[in-house]
This record gives sequence, structure tokens and C-alpha cells, in this order.
Amino acid sequence: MSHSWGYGTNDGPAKWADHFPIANGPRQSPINIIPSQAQFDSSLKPLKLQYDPSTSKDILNNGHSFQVNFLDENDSAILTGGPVSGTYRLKQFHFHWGASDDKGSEHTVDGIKYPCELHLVHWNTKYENFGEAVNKPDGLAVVGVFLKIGSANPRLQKVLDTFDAIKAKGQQTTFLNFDPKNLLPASLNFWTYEGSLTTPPLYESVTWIVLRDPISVSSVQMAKFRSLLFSSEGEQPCRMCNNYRPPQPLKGRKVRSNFK
Ligand SMILES: NS(=O)(=O)/N=C1/NCCS1
Ligand SMILES: [Zn+2]
Repeated sequence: MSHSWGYGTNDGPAKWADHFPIANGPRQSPINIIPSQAQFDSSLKPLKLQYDPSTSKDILNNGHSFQVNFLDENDSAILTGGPVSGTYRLKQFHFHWGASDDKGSEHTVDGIKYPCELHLVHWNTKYENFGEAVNKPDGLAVVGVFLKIGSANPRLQKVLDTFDAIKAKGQQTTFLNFDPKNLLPASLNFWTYEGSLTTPPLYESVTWIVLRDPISVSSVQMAKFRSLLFSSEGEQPCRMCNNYRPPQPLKGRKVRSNFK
């Protein structure tokens, strides 16, 4: 039986260990990244993200966030290089955000929270599919991108323009020919560490690749994120926001960077 979890007082991150004891495990995510304590690693290869826009499929409100899903039957949208060996296929991307612009990201940098964080989720093709990969120690590679308040982001706006069709939990609509490269900053400088899913079941299966540079989002666009609902149609409406897990103990892990 899948346990219902959320981000509220009774079912939020502080309670997840009740049903998912790995919540107190040795490689949990997110973390607070302290740049001065990250180790530059010259052996890290350049991060290679090759996304064929024709692989985008649809956009779904899953009751925790919204996600854009991709066709992943072949190597049309892949991640290689960086800290990983082999080929990882893009499965979906989603976001985490706050109730106000002063919080919302999962990873923090020197304790600073961004208003929003994008996660591009990839699975290791040494496994048969995402379901097989999701609980393996080298199963996933998630690229994290911070969003910083500034000018409106026209590329992000294409995603936000679908929100009226996916306002409530379970609603889904077609979302074709979207290139996720358009949601990346110019630089692919990154920090990397071994971590976990930041949502239940919190599997310790993620190589995290957190980009140093943010992309822009306007305050008006952030308000649009908060127009989505955690709740299903016909239920008491509950605004989707604060869907982020706070930083977890590092427990001796090293954070590496590909830049000085
Ligand atoms: N936020 S996250 O990317 O670590 N969590 C996930 N849960 C299922 C696929 S990705
Ligand atoms: Zn996420």
C-alpha cells in the first residue's frame, strides 16, 4: 500500500521517517552546499546534455508538483559526462517552490534559499527502465537548477501557460516539442554529490548535479506556480507551494565541483 505523504504539518518532511525510515539514512538530499568546502575535481568530465525536443510528451499535476514527461524508449534525450559513467535518459522534469519568494529551493548555497528549484530526472540505461533504476545506488542522475527572481523568463512561460489545464491533482495535458535545454543557464558549472530522492520513497539512488548559476524567474511567474493545487477537483482547494524538503545532514559526504 503506497503511503500518502505531503508537505503539511501532519504529513510533511518531519513525519516522512515514520513510513520511510531511510529518511534518516546516510546519503539523504537535499543538502546545504558550502562552496568554500567543495573540492575542485579536475577529473570531472564536462557535463553533456543532449535533448531532442520531440521527446517531450505531456505535463501532469501529480499532487506534489507538476512534471513534464518525456519519451524514454531510446537515447534521444540523454545525460553523459560530468560525474557519471555511461548514459542516463531524461524521464521528467519538475519543480519545487515556496509560498513566498524568500524560500522554495531544496538545495541551499551558504544557507541561501532560492524561490524555486528545477529538477531534471535521468535514469541509468544499464538498467532496463526507470522503475528498475530508481532504487539502485547509481540509478539516477538529477540536474538541479536554481531559479532567481529577476526578469520574466519567456521560455519558462511556455510551461506556465499550461497551468490552467493542470490546476488540480491528476490533471494532465499534452506538451509537445519542448526543449528543456531552454531552462538551463549558459554555464554548466556544477557541484556534485551522492544523495537521494528528496520525496518519498527517498531512495538513496541519486547522483546530484547542482548547477552553480541560476536562471531567471519573475515574481509574477512565481505567483503562477502558486496557482496550482495539491488537491483534486472537487476537494477543498489547497494551494501548491512549500513543496520542498529542507537540507539534510551531510554525514561526512564530500561535495565536488568542476570549477575553481
Ligand atoms: N525531487 S526528486 O527529483 O529528488 N524526487 C523524485 N521522485 C521521483 C522521481 S524524482
Ligand atoms: Zn525534485
